[in-house]
Amino acid sequence: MSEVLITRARVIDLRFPTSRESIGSDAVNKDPDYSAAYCVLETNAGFEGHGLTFTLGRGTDLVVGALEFLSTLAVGRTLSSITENFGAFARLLTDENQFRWLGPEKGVIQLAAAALLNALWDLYGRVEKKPVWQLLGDMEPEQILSAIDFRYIDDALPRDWARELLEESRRGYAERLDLLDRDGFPAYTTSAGWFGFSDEKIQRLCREGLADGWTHFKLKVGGNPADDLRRGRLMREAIGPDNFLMVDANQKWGVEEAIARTRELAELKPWWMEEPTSPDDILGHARIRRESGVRIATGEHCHNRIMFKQLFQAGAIDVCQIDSCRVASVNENLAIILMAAKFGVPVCPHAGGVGLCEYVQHLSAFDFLRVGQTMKDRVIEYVGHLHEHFLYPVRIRQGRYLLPHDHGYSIEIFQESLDRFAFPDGQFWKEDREQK
Ligand SMILES: C[C@H](O)[C@@H](O)[C@@H](O)[C@H](O)C(=O)O
Ligand SMILES: [Mg+2]
Repeated sequence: MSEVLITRARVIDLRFPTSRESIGSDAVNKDPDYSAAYCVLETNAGFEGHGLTFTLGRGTDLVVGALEFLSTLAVGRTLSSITENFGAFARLLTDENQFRWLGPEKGVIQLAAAALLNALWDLYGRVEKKPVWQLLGDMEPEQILSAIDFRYIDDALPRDWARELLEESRRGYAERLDLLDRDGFPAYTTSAGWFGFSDEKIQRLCREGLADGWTHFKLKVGGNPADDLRRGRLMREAIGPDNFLMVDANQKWGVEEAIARTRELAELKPWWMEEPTSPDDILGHARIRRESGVRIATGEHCHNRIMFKQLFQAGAIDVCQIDSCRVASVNENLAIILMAAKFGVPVCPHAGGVGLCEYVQHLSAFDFLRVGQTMKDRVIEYVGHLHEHFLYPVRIRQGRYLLPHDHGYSIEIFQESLDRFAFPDGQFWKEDREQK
C-alpha cells in the first residue's frame, strides 16, 4: 500500500441531552449530558480515521481545546511512520513539553490523547482492512509490545514475560475465534438501574431485560442507605437469586463509610461493588475489599497504567474496568490488559457513554484471543443509548456482544448526527436555545 499521509484533522464538540431523562445518572453525576470530543483524520488516500473521547457536558470545551492542539502532531505524518513505533508516538503526545505539566497522563490532556490515538487505530484498521480486534489479534508479539510505553510499569510487567504470553497464546487462537464468532462475548446491562429511575421503572426494565436474555444487571447506589437497600431488594427480587447483580457507587463515599455501606449491601449478594471511593485511593480500595468481603471493581476513572499497576500490586481490586477513553487508547489498554493477566485479575470493561460499547468490544475480543484466553468472570458493560448515531453500532444477542467485522474501530458517527448535535451550533442545540 502506498503511503497514507494524514493531511488534516477536524475536531467536533458533540453533546447529547441525555440528562433530561436521567439516562446515565449516578450518585455523583446527577444530570450528565453524554458528550464527546470527536476527531476526524483526513488522508491523501481516501481513508478517514474517526476517534472520540467520552466526556460530560461543559467539560467538553476543555477536551476539545486539548484535542485541537494534540491533533496537529499527527497532521503531516504518514500512518506507517506512526504505527511502526506506535509506543513512541503515544509517548510524544504524553511528553509534549508545553502540555505535559497538565498531566502527566491524566485528566483533560489524557482524554484528548485517547481521542487522537483512537482515531489513529481506526485509520490503521481501515487501511489494513481489519476490525481493530483482528488487527491486534494478527500482530506479532513484538509489534504489540512496540505499541506500549513500558516506562513506569516494567517493574511489574517485564517485557519478556509479556512477549512469552503473546507467543504462547497463538495456540488455540483459531478455536477461540470460532467460539467468539459463534457465541459472542458475555455482557451486563446498566440500562435498568440508573440513579434517577423510579422503583417502577427499574422493575419494568429488569423484566424487559430478562425477556431479552440478560443475566447480569447493574444498579446505581450511593443514595441514602434505606433507598439503596430498597432499590437493591427490588432489583434482586425482579431478577431472581440466580442472576447477577452488581452495584456502583460512583466514588460517593470515604473509606470508612464505603466499608459500612458495602457490608450493608452485601445482603443483595452483589457480584461486585464498583467505585466505592475515590478512584485515586489505592490503599482505600484494598481496605474496603479486605473488610467488606465483597468483590471490588474500579477503573473507569483510573487515569493511567501506573495507577492500575498499583491497584494490582496492592491487591486492591477483583475486577479491572478498563476504559477506552480515560487512558491513552488501545496502546495503554494493551499494557493494562497484560498487567491484569499477570496479576490474575479479570478485565470487565467500562462502557456505555458515547461509543464506549463500540470501542471496548474490540479490547475484550483481543484479551480473549491473545491474553486472558478465557471468558470466565468476564463481562462487558452495555448501555442501550445513542447507538443509533453510529454507522457500525454494537450488535447484542441474548445478553452477549456479537463480534464486529467492519474495518476499523466501529466508532464513526453519521454526518447527520454530527451536524445535529454539534455544540453550540448544531440544529438540536440551536432549536433548544430558541425554545428557552
Ligand atoms: C456518568 C456515567 O453515566 C456513569 O454513571 C457511568 O459511566 C457508570 O459509572 C458506569 O459504570 O456505567
Ligand atoms: Mg461505573
